[in-house]
Amino acid sequence: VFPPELRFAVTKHLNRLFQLFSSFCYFDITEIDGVNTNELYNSVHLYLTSSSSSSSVTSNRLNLTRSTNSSSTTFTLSNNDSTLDTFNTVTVLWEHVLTQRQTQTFAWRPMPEEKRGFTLRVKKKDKGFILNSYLDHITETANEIRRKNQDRFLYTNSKGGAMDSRGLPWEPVPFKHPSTFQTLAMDLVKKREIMEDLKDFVECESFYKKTGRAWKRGYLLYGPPGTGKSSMIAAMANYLGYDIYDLELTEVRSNSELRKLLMKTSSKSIIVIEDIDCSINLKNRNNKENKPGMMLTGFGLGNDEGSGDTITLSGLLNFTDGLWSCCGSERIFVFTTNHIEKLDHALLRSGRMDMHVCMSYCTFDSVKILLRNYLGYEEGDLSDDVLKEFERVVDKAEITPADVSECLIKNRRDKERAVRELLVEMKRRVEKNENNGKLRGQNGSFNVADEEEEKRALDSPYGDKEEIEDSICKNSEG
Ligand SMILES: Nc1ncnc2c1ncn2[C@@H]1O[C@H](COP(=O)(O)OP(=O)(O)OP(=O)(O)O)[C@@H](O)[C@H]1O
Repeated sequence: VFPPELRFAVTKHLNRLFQLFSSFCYFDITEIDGVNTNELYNSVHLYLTSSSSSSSVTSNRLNLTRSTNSSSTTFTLSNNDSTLDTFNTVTVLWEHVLTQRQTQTFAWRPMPEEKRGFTLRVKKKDKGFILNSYLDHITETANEIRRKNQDRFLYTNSKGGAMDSRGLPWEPVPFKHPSTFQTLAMDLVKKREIMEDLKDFVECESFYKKTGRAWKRGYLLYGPPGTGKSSMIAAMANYLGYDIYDLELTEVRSNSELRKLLMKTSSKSIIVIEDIDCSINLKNRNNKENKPGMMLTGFGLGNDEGSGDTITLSGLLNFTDGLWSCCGSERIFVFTTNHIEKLDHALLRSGRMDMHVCMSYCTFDSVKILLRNYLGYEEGDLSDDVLKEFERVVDKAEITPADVSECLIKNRRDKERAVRELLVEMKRRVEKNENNGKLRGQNGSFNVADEEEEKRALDSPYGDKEEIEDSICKNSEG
């Protein structure tokens, strides 16, 4: 029975009275600001859907959505529901407000219109802090989520540094590698260490600024072929949501070309040089064959750094560590090698390669991960006896995750058979490794080349038993 004008006046005054005594203040962030979309509304929306804030949700009702081809579920606040969020010990309340109103349009009848917005409730004493830092934090987090949801690319440098139509020396392809840290088979402690290191790196921009260091990090992945070095790079990129630049050094003719390539990479990316020991000769800078600025390249022997048609070790070091490495930021360099002993110390010193990660043969942890990946076996699905058997033989078998994967893929339709065959294969390798050890014990003098050849033969899951044993005998006779 109250006329609307009176109702409006009463609520207005009551509100004022309430605000006078309240210790809170409120901010409305509407979806549409006049005729423009309010970017802050979208950012808040994304921020509140991020999984990091899901744990603090207090409301009983949420809207859950998952889009086609997506593996992640997002939640949004239901209409007129609220949630608490804490930032630097300050707790705020977000309410998703949806109002219906009648608007006059040119249509023959007024159309109902939904007006959406968020209301932020903050303690008056925290108002300054929230306006200064919290809203920036929300925008940054939302940008991060947008970036992670975007398609990512794997770039490779074009032959001879040729530019594409966009004037870039990198050729992009969509990056779809499914490897993640969850599927990566390796020692669990080591894996956690790497994940924490990466997380620490992306979250510590201020630390790098404060200490005057370029915001970049170097990882050297080394180990035998098939132990997951490439899979690790893909997992890193998927974990951080970074693009990958796969630098093919043999296609680069000079240090200046290398520099140009670096300048054309974007921030938040992983720059990879695979098999660094094979790409160019990076042995000791001081030995006679490789005087400073004098390096063998894929194209011949270069004689000095500025000569134009060589890349040198110092060129590469400048690439990762010099002034040029700081154009752009938040970059990760990853070098991989199967032969760490072939690398120059200059490349290994800390600051360049901050973390040396040994990707080794399968451990018990790795086998369990691979059994889960390929056969869906969770902890407890396999009998204790089988697990004990794996634990007993896995280290001595010296089998790579790639070989285990191969064995499991082959028999994945018959899980029990897959497990059986994997155990047989491991035992076969243990036996061979032990025989090999005995022979070496008797004879005591394999040269390195013979040893490598013999190891390759032993590592092959399809190797001919007699042929291998023959070769071992010949070696020992020799
Ligand atoms: N640690 C691992 N975890 C899960 N899968 C692995 C792992 N290592 C190898 N694989 C499997 O073996 C295949 C080859 O591995 P990957 O290319 O990552 O090895 P690599 O060490 O980079 O080998 P290379 O030195 O020859 O380049 C992968 O496609 C993957 O399926």
